[in-house]
Amino acid sequence: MVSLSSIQKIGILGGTFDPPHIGHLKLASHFAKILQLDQLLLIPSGEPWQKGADITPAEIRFQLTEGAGIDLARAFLYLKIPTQIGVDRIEIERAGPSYSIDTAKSLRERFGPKASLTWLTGADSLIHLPSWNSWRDLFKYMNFAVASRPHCDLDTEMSPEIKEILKVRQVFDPAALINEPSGLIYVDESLSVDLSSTDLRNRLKTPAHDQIASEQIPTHTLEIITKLGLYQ
Ligand SMILES: Nc1ncnc2c1ncn2[C@@H]1O[C@H](COP(=O)(O)OP(=O)(O)OP(=O)(O)O)[C@@H](O)[C@H]1O
Ligand SMILES: O=C(O)c1ccc[n+]([C@@H]2O[C@H](COP(=O)([O-])O)[C@@H](O)[C@H]2O)c1
Repeated sequence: MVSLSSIQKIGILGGTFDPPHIGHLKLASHFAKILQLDQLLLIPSGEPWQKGADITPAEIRFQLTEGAGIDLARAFLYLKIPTQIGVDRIEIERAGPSYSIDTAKSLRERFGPKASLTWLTGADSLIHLPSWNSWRDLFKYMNFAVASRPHCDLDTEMSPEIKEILKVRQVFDPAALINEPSGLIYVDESLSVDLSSTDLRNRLKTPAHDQIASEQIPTHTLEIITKLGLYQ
């Protein structure tokens, strides 16, 4: 469906996606709806430099993310969310550590100066943002939409640097992001999905792995995990 606004609204969900889970899809659906996104890009990291060495190869994580994209498209259809979904190879094809600043610059070139670009994250990512490469420059290229996450308390875990940046950039109405190409942060407290890739990888190693269901991992992702015998 064509958006009524002439400004293109793009949501970017970057992740290691090792594996993608329903927390990612709920985050994506929530923001696709409230930010009225025209497009949502799922971007698996090529080299997630902060995640240690024991990571599933990028091409496999890409396949798992494509599977999640199929489930997400079905959910959008059911929920009548008109956002287009793309699974993007931009970080897989770029050599070296996956820095979001490089992705942000490329996407700004791709979509032009007027598009509203919003990086979608969980609260843990906002807390760790000061450890990202050139993190302060990210706001020149994108907005941030941050979702709450269990076991992650923004009030107590935020560093003074993040508190400072929120004072300047935080908005309390998501509509502000729809009209602004970059520079704003919206924090949404309504999501509470107690799932993480780490926990699911650990559970997939145990004999109880066959109890993992489509409420935790998207059906098409789970099919690939089973077919390739991943995480055992
Ligand atoms: N349950 C969740 N609720 C809200 N946001 C989430 C949730 N799970 C992941 N995210 C967000 O999705 C993005 C990508 O997450 P990532 O692929 O690292 O998954 P993860 O579950 O955090 O993985 P891991 O357990 O390996 O750290 C991050 O911005 C993260 O904050
Ligand atoms: O740019 C950075 O330095 C940077 C550091 C850590 C994470 N990120 C990005 O943040 C997103 C979520 O990261 P992660 O590690 O929680 O999967 C993913 O797109 C990463 O590439 C980016």
